[in-house]
Amino acid sequence: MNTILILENVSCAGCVKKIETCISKIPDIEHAEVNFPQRKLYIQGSVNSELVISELNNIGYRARLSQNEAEDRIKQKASDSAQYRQRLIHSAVALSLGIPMMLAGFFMDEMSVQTTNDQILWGIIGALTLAIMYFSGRHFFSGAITALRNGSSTMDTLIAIGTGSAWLFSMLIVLFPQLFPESARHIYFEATVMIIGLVNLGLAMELRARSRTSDAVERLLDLQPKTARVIRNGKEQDIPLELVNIGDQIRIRPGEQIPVDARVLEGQSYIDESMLTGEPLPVNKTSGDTISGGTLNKSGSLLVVAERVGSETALSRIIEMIKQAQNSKPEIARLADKISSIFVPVVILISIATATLWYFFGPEPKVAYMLITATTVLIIACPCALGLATPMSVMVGVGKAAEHGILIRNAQALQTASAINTIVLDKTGTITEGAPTLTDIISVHSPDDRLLALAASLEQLSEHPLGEAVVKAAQEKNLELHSVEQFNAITGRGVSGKISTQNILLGNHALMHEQNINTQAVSDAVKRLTQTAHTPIFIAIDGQLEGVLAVTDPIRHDSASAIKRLQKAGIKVIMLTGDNQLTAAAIAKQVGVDEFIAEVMPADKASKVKELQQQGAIVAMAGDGINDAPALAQADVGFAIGNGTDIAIESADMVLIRNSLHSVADAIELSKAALKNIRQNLFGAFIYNSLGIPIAAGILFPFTGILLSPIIAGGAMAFSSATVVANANRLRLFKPSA
Ligand SMILES: Nc1ncnc2c1ncn2[C@@H]1O[C@H](COP(=O)(O)OP(=O)(O)OP(=O)(O)O)[C@@H](O)[C@H]1O
Ligand SMILES: [Cu+]
Ligand SMILES: [Mg+2]
Repeated sequence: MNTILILENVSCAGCVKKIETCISKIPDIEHAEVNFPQRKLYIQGSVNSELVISELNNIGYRARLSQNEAEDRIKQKASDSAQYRQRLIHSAVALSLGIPMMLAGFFMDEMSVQTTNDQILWGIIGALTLAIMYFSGRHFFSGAITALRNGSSTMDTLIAIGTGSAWLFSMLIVLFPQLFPESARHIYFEATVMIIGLVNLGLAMELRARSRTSDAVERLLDLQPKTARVIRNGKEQDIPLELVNIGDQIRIRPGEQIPVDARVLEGQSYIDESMLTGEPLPVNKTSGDTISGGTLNKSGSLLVVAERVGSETALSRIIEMIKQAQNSKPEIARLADKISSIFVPVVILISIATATLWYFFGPEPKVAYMLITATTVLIIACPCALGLATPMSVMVGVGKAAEHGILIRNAQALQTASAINTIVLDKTGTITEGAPTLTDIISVHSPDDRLLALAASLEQLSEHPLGEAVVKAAQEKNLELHSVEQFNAITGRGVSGKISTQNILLGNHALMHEQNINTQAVSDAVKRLTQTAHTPIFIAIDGQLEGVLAVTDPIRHDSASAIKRLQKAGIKVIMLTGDNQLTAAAIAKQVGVDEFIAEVMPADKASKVKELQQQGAIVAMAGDGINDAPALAQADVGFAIGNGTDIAIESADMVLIRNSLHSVADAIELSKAALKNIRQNLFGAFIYNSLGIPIAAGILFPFTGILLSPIIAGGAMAFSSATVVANANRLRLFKPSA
């Protein structure tokens, strides 16, 4: 069970850790995670949401339950744009007083209080500043007070202390100038309003940029039409999508979006599936084919029957998966969260230490220097950029991946995929198309057709793709199949069974060898076939070899080029297959893998992956997900090459909707780009704070006389968050290399 709460007043990344810790302590809650960019709290476990909300209230946050997705989105949008406008107005008002004051400071020689006239003038300006602090900066102060009541501190605390102390100090000078030496009577009202103005401007810019990042999910949500034309009681009528049931017959006209997952009953048309698969070419669909909700009917008119509706459709599940991934955090984010959570109290201590140092070692006027440095430290140390760095890139990266038909299950997969150095590829269905066909029948005694009929009789009970190829060939020849008794599937070997009185054995060379069946008679033919990438299926009746069927599975046309791309990225490519050595070698050579391992039993695929991991490799595994599940799960990153839009592949970390190995290369490239983006963001944010603090504290002053002004610190903080968001948005320009 997942519960989503919308957080109404988280202002700062420092809050994230605090909320998560507080909520995780509630019994029965398995996991709580805050998505800072989305301002949402995701909770797993059985949740009493009222309890959670009241706990949140206790630590100073307002929250409400998210109920209806569409409504939430509209509300969120409205509140975001209202907040954006408000922040802009706050900023404009503060800057319109702050900028003239700052300019005046440049051009007039001294903004200080020496005469009674000065006192009156600055008194008025001080009152005006207070009014602006109330109008534009009230939210910082109320946030700081709430935090204080809970014995904690946030970004608001830093801004409130910084701007508040600048104002108080200036007001003291205005009221009692005689308390201060003449040189120390400088006024800092302009710093107060400028900081409030700039921070508000930064928040506004961040809101703007943030609203652009959730595009991917919205784009997919918009693919769902609102209504469907259903045929009920012989009449066609448009009904709301939510009322469509499984089994309903639906008419789809040219140019329409498909409403639900369905099977075609009548008609023929080309369907554009690019929105789900990233595959640009429209696909031909006729009766019996399945189509997915959200795809676009290009040309013909179709009559279809609904097979999956509501949250069960491929589209809904894709959306759900993207959302979950966007809300998850990679390992790399944990450190940043931890740092931001202890940052604020540490910064306050640094600021006090700075003031103390200036008091003992600084030049006159000591009070003025103490105030500037302590305030600047408080403002510049705000960790807001740090907390945004990872979640922003994850959101954009996961969304971008979806556009290319790559569904990422969680953000950690993104991080791991960027670091893999070995990839294991399954052969059948991954490098090859997974649709084998029968090409040759080599018979020792009986007629070919009799052999094929016997083989197909057994294989129709098997689920193996090789078996399907045999059955299909028999059907094409309209052969009559026999009933089979004592059917037995021998994993990684073949099948056996009894037809009337004959014991039939069907399978690979290993199986024949184990049963002491001599295959000498066909060995030349088998050699020729395997060297040309055919898989031989031996058939024996009552312990005697009867012949061989040869099956071949075409290599996907783009497998070789995709493998080259992976190798170019420095990744070792290993093919893993249950097929025999010679066939595997022929295919390995054609596609150019670095290494191949043949005759691996299905159950051993996972331990092969483990072996590679023990040798120190970071291993990805790509498979079609049917019998590769344990290996996919064992790998550091499992790629399931989905079949069309079937994404019911639980063991994979990434599901590739497009049927191409290029998707694997795309996914790895994107992961690298995303991780690079995260690192840039983290580096930027860390550097900004860690260089900013000593400079603000005045470390350069003894040598160069340089001291940061608190106004610059305010501007830098505002723009650092905005830069992080803008940099994350750059990921939207990502294009795979081929
Ligand atoms: N139903 C079957 N009919 C005939 N041969 C079979 C059957 N099942 C398995 N075999 C034989 O056993 C071998 C190993 O099967 P397995 O399913 O492990 O691998 P595979 O599907 O051939 O290859 P991959 O590992 O790439 O999927 C097959 O290559 C085939 O020779
Ligand atoms: Cu901040
Ligand atoms: Mg297989």
